[in-house]
Amino acid sequence: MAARTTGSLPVANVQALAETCNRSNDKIPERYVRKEVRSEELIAGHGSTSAIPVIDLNKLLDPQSLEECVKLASACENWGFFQLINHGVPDEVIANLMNDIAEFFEQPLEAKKAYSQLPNSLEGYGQSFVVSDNQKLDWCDRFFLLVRPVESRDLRFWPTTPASFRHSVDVYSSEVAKLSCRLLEFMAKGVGAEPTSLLGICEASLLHMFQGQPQGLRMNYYPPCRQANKVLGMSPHTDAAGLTLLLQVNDMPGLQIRRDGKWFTVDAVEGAFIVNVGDVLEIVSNGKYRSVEHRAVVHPDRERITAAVFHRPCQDAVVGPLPELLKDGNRKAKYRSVGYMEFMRRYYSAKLDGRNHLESTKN
Ligand SMILES: O=C(O)CCC(=O)C(=O)O
Ligand SMILES: [Fe+2]
Repeated sequence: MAARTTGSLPVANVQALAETCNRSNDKIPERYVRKEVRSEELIAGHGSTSAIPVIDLNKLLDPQSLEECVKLASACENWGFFQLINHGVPDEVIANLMNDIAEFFEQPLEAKKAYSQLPNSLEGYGQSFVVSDNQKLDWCDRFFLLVRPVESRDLRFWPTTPASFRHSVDVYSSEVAKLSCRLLEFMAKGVGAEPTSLLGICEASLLHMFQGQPQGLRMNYYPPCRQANKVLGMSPHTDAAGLTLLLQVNDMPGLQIRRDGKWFTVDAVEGAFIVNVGDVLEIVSNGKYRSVEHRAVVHPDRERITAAVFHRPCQDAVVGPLPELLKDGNRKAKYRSVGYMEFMRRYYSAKLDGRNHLESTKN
């Protein structure tokens, strides 16, 4: 059995496979068939709205009120997810990014292959997390780029068609970096349980961890599947990074989060970002904020495109509970501190064995 710890084993292009299967009514290859999709319980999958908490950045920025900050902390604590409105990223910046991503995926396979992942690299067009030859596969193609810091960009993977792609990603990435910095500031404040403790928490350490804003962009393309209830667009996972901001490029729902053992369909307000706490933030907040398992399902006859921006700590950061949270002697560190590189090594090795790596860092 071939296996690797970084990068991904090469597998079929799902967009091309979907075209064949959908046109000819061919059976879906066994590696994509997921029995659990139909057997697991789903909440609000019948057209009713199931909104995750809505956080309004305008209200968050109001110095007169702590209410939204408390709401934000509660969303991170109880849901691990929220949607962000009035986020201040100009509509045009989002529209340009969406159009260019959609146009990229619309190109013929050969054109996209010019940006294919290389062995042992996560960047480029292809798949993520295929680590063994007998693993079940996701009904999705992915395109991943390191976008920040700017020096980390490998332009070999940055498309020149559509012509505005690089510029759109650059502008979007800097807007989202600013936004995530603001959110991290409020999340640091909200990490104390009582509103009175908000002012006592040192926010500098959390921001410091993310200084330089290492940022990755994953564009996900989910082709339609006639037998949508047999496949999964993205397998259940938690995000390793600190903070993720997701855009549903063509406003198609499909994201589901695990809540009380059931899958819960996320229905986002148009134009909102779906934001979630990643593993690093769960650890840094000493388990107060939760990195929640999520997955993506596909539609029988409509494609779905999403763009996720991941903010991760700097390479030399130590991932562990913030010392400020352990100051009063009663609070114990729930997780062991490890260097970020070691943290990622454990993340991939746990994926390889189907384990939850957060469990293995718990004290
Ligand atoms: O496309 C989605 O709805 C989810 C994407 C996601 O969870 C990810 O890229 O980590
Ligand atoms: Fe995710």
